[in-house]
Formats: sequence, C-alpha cells, structure tokens
Amino acid sequence: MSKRPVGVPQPWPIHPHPAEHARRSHFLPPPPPLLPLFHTRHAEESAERPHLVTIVRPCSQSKLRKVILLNRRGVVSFEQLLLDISEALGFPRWHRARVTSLYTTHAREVKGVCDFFRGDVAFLALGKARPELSSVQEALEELFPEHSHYRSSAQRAWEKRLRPPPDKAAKADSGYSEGTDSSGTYQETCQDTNTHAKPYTNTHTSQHTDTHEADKYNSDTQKFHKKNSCRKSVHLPNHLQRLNVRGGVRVHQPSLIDPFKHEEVPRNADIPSPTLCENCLVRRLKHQSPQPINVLSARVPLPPVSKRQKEQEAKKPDIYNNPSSPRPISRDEEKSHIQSAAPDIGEALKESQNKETSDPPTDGRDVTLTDIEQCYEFGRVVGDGNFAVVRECRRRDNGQTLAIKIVERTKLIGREHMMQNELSLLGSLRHPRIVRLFAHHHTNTHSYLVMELVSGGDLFEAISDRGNFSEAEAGLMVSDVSEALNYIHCKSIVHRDLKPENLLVGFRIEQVAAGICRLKLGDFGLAMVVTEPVFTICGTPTYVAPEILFETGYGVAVDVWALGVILYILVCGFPPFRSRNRDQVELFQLIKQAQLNFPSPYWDPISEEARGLIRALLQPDPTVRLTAEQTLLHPWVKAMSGGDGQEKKTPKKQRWLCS
Ligand SMILES: Nc1ncnc2c1ncn2[C@@H]1O[C@H](COP(=O)(O)OP(=O)(O)OP(=O)(O)O)[C@@H](O)[C@H]1O
Repeated sequence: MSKRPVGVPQPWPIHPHPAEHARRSHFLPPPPPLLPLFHTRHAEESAERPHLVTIVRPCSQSKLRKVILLNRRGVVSFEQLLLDISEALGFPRWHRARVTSLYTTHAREVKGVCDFFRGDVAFLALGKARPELSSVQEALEELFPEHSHYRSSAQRAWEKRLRPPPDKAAKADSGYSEGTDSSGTYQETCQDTNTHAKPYTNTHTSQHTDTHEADKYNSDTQKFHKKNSCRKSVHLPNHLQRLNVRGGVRVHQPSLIDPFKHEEVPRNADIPSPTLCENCLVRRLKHQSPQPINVLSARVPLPPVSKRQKEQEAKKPDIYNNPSSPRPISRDEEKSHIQSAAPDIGEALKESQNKETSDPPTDGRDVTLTDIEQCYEFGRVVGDGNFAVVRECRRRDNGQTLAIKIVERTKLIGREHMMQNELSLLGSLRHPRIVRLFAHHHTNTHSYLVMELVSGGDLFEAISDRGNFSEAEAGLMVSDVSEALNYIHCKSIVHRDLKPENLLVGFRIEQVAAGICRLKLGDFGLAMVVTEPVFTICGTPTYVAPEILFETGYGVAVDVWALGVILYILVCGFPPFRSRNRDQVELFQLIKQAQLNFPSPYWDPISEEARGLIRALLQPDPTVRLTAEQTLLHPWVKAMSGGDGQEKKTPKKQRWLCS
C-alpha cells in the first residue's frame, strides 16, 4: 500500500453521504462487469493491499466525491484509469463533462499510471472545462477542512496554475482544453480523447478576446463553442457516435468579433489524432480528401441579428412551433409559407418558381453564390454533420430567420442519393414534428438547403448536457418522435437514421415556461420509400435494429427500434446495448441477442410502465414490435404527454432547453 506523504492529512470524507450517493447514483452508468480496477470493500484487507484514494471533481453545481480502492496491477492504462474514474464519478465516457485529467492537490498534473501511484491520497479530477478557482477552493476545503495551512499552500498552487496564460503557447501547455474562463466564456481550444494530446488552440480568439466587439457577441459565440465542446473535440463511443468531417481533431470556429462573419478553416497537420474506432477511421478517411473549402471566407461580414430583432422574430406566430395547436397545416398556409420562405434567386430560380409555385420547394439550379447571398444573409454555424455545415441565415427582403444547410457536393460523390432523398422526400413532407425544407439552390460546387430554423440545438447536445431526463420529459419527446414517425410511415417512408443528432429541439420561451419541449425530425439523407423488404445495411451502430443486422429484410419498424433505444438513453443516460471496448462486432452481437437489462440502481426509480414501453419498442421481432401509431396510444406516452385526458404532467426540469 502506498504510504501517505509526510504532511498530507487524511482526506475527508471516506464515504459519500447516502443522500448524495442516491442522488448521484441516478446518473451513474451501469457498473462494468468484473471491472478489475475497482474492488469491493473486502479487497482493502486482501494481500494485494489496494491503494485508497479520494478523488474530487470540482464543479460549480456540486462537489462530487468518491473514495476509490485501486489495485496497481489492475490498471491497464492511464487512459482507462481516467475513463473508469470518470464513470465512477458519474460521468459516462461520452459525457461532455467526463474526466480527462487528474491533478494532485497541489495542482500538479498526473501524467501516467506510475505518477498516480506515487503515493498521493487525494486528487482533483477535471474535465475539458477549465475549473473556476472558487470550485477548486471549495473542493480543497472539503478535502482538508481542518488543515488550513496545507490548504492555503494548495490554493496558491492552483491560483498559479489557473492564472490566465500570458500567451497562446502557455495556454496550449496548460493542460486544459476547451473550457470556460471565470466569466463562463468558452475558450477556443479542443482536445481529443487521447489525454496526452496537446490541445489545439485557435489563435483567432486570442487576438480578439479583449475587444469591445468580443464582449458584445460573447453570448452568441458561447453557444457555438459550447456545442463544439461536446461534439467536435472528442471521439465519441459507438453509442453516441458522431464524427465531424474534420476528423474531430480541430474545431471550425467563428470569430468572436462577429457571429455572422465567415471564418477561415484552420488547418494544422501537426495536431495529434484522437484514438478512433475502426468505423470512425473508415468514415474519417473517406472525408479527408478533398480538403474542405470555405467558399464563403472571402465575403464581407454582415451585421448580426440584434436582440430586439430576435425578440420580434420570436413573437411572430409560428404554426409549426405552437404546441397549443399542432393542427394539420392547410394547403393554402403551406403555399404561402413556402412562397414567403423562398425568395427569388436569379433568373433560373424565377423561372423555376413560375413553374412551381407550391411544393416541391423552389429549385435554384445554376445560381451563383452571389445570387444566393443577395437573398440570404449568412449567420453563425448552428450545427454540422459529416456532409454539411448548417448556418443560421436571414432573408434580406423580409428579415425571416431560417437555417441553411450547405453541402459541399464533392463530399457526396458516390452518395448523391442522400441529397436526392433529402430534396425529394423531406421537400414533400409537411408536419409540425418534421423540419421543413423551404427551398434548395445549387451552385457549381455546393448545394444550399433552406430550412426552418430549429433553434434549440439537437437532442444529442441535450443528452450530453443533462445526462438523462425525467419520465415526463422523455414521454413528451417520445410522443413528438412517434408523431413524426407515424406521419412518414403512413407514407411508407422509413427514416433509417433516427438518433439524437437528427432530432432537433424546437421551442419558444413561453413553451419552455409551460414545460413543453418539442422535437423535430431532420436529416432525411438515408430515408427512402419502402414498398418491399429492404436489405441494405445502414444507420448508426447503437440504434440499428436486429433485422438490419440479420439481413432478413426490413421495413419502417427499424425506426421504432431506434426510438426504443433513444427512450432507454433518455431515462437512464446510457444505451441498452453497449460494448465496453467499443467493439462494433460485440455491439452488433448484443443487438442481435436483444437481451434487455434494466440495471439497478440506475433503473430503480423508473416506472414499470416506461420499462414496458421500452420492451415493446425493443422487441426483436419487428412484426410484434409496436408501431409508431401504437406508441402514441401507449398509456405511458399518453399520460406523459397529456393525451389521456388527464392534466399533462409538467416536466420538472426544463432548464436544459435554455442552455
Ligand atoms: N433546420 C435546422 N435548424 C437548426 N439546426 C440544424 C438544422 N438542421 C440541422 N441542424 C444542425 O446541424 C447538424 C447537422 O445537420 P445534418 O444532420 O442535417 O447534417 P448531415 O451532414 O447530413 O449529418 P449526418 O452526418 O448525420 O449525415 C444537426 O445535428 C443539427 O445540430
């Protein structure tokens, strides 16, 4: 057993308070079976004499604390140690706030397994975000309540470490990546999951952070940075996999000066690559060449939308977002909406509009970027995927705020059908729970899909932020998604890529106050009309249905399976089928077996009704599986969404929608 260094007092407390344990256990991931790292209590007395440490995770909301028994011989690697500590502290490995580094109480970074077992008995576990000094101080007070001298020397060491670096190089070496400064403003850095990799720092920010404009637009950019913090900088495990086209290595950041300014894509070949699973490596390789070209980078920046304009925009009646009247939209309303949302773009577009005044949306083939920019003002990036960057945009003629999905067509070589699907299928759909496509325009190199702007981010981000949701919230979301699925399934359209990233969170302030959140289904790139069994294997591993893997032919029921996976994740925070080593073969094996577990204690608070619905959705036999329509009629869904005639159960926490 390690000996405690002289002068280091015993950390406190040894056991978390039962109430604290109960609170946290709800968010903890299931205990990995036979994890060699953690030992039961009796191990303390065993001949192996495990190492007893206290690890504190300083954060503003709560001070998570855990006493862990570790056996030196059981630690496979430092990366694994960090992941296991993170999970033990309640942050699953895919969580935005997971532990990425360990520090001694005197702010020295622990660099490896040997370093960790050097003899310290207390550590501070940090995530990607730079901790606030006050949180660290609180953590130290918790650890050493009666040792003020020791504590103040530790505090001095932390003050020194957390002092803003004098220059970029110092910042890059500080051991922190994307995070917040004391004012909560996110810094422009990113780091991959390889904890030894140096974070990449965007010099653009450091040049401008002290400008007046930077302050002015901080709030806009903060959201963007926050988005990146959970998606771009890390490789995500299979169950929430999302790889950006730049390989998750560098971040495509806008200037702090102006959220409507078009940024240059930073290129840095020296940035270390993250550890990627086979699947991601394949996808990444596919997208490495050609390099992304930012055709907009040379344009003059445009003024951002003022707060007042945004408020005015929000006040406009919105037939798509109004929860009190999710009524079918009349044909006339649709026509007028399409016409108002699709401005003239060049002669070619005018012609096409004359030909087709209603759906499908106006087709602007052969226009130039200048034509498009004459009609739309490009704004901040609101999201990106493997093939597209999505920006906020504003119609110049009427100020309407929309989203524009910019697809570089070279990325779609061999996958042209994805664009076709999106144009023909999404363009023909009209439903309040499905993102509207208003128009599409094409230049020589890019396609521009003008869509309804759904301003609350996507469900992936919400899960990353929140971990899990109450049954009331989850029920409402299931109801939303089922409505969308029921609508497309009635038209024999299968989405085939239902996952949190493709569910956009649409809300309005008054709806949030009323506890109502609304999801909208987007990204119809893999959708198709299904008239007979389909055999193509596609989708995202965690959400893929067994019949797809069995290659016995599948239909619209695969979307319902994915909904079951999403519901499972929503209520407990982790997916039903998961491979500890991110081994896709193992994951697919588990999905095929469809052995469903509700591990205690994470599932203890979840109702039997919710479990029943999950069982019915994750029914391996697609002929027995619930349909989307039946899901809407399920008693639990009706109770949660107020569809049972009872007063709707209002979700207790809706703060995630505002973040
Ligand atoms: N209409 C919209 N309003 C707001 N944000 C949007 C909208 N459409 C897409 N986004 C954001 O952009 C992200 C990427 O969009 P989308 O999934 O359509 O791109 P993609 O490249 O086709 O994705 P994938 O990699 O899944 O194929 C979404 O996850 C979402 O966060």
